Amino acid sequence: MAKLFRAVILGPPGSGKGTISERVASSFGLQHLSSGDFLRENIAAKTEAGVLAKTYIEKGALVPDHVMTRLMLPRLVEMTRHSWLLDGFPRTLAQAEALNSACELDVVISLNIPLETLKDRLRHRWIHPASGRVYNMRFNPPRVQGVDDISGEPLIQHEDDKPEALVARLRHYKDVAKPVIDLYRAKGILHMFSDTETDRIWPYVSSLLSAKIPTDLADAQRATTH
Ligand SMILES: Nc1ncnc2c1ncn2[C@@H]1O[C@H](COP(=O)(O)OP(=O)(O)OP(=O)(O)O)[C@@H](O)[C@H]1O
Ligand SMILES: Nc1nc2c(ncn2[C@@H]2O[C@H](COP(=O)(O)OP(=O)(O)O)[C@@H](O)[C@H]2O)c(=O)[nH]1
Repeated sequence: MAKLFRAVILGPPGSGKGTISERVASSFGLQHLSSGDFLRENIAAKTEAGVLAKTYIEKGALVPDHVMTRLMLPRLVEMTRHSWLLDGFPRTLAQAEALNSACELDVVISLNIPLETLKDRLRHRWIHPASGRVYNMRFNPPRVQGVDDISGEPLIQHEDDKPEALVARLRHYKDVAKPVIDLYRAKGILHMFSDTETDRIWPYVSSLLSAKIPTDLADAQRATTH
């Protein structure tokens, strides 16, 4: 069995983690696990972790590290026979250390996007809560404004995507993300991408992964996901 591939994508809110993760999943057959989507699934299912996490998310706070780790690591054990891309986890040094004790990462992609670009993107971000599908009225609008293309259900905007909420979120993100980025840079597996357009970043991410993922593995995974 070819060695499985493990990757993480890091970046501030609005940097394009979800957008790029979807492209990676469909191009390379990696399983995309988004901590935000997984939390929303647990909240909807009223699991113990979901009920607890909800109290923090409603206050716009990060979910405590021990709750996130206890939620995410068992999910990764279930995915142990797949190659995967983690999005939104790890977010803190404690989470990164817990993840590193559980598995060996091959690549960490870090998106470095200017503040004004993030503000503009999030101002126009619309989300279908149940599926986590993400739209943007300028970049990838839904066929019908305010309606999810697949389910026909209404799209929403996150309260904390508003510009006034964003500056505080970004300052907190920078403080919390820096030690995580430094850790993976020290491990020699960090790849930083800076631009204002996802379509200009994507070719570089795609060629990095093409070089890193063994072709037999990528072919096998594409076969299982289509
Ligand atoms: N790894 C994590 N550690 C702690 N809290 C998390 C983590 N991932 C998600 N959360 C919580 O869940 C909420 C929703 O996460 P989600 O990733 O969907 O949106 P976000 O973090 O606001 O950022 P983005 O705009 O980048 O998607 C976060 O605001 C945070 O409270
Ligand atoms: N204008 C523009 N919007 C983008 C670009 N890339 C992503 N977006 C949109 O910007 C918002 C944030 O992207 P998302 O993938 O959700 O970022 P995340 O918060 O890091 O997961 C979404 O509405 C995306 O559709 C881009 O290159 N240009």
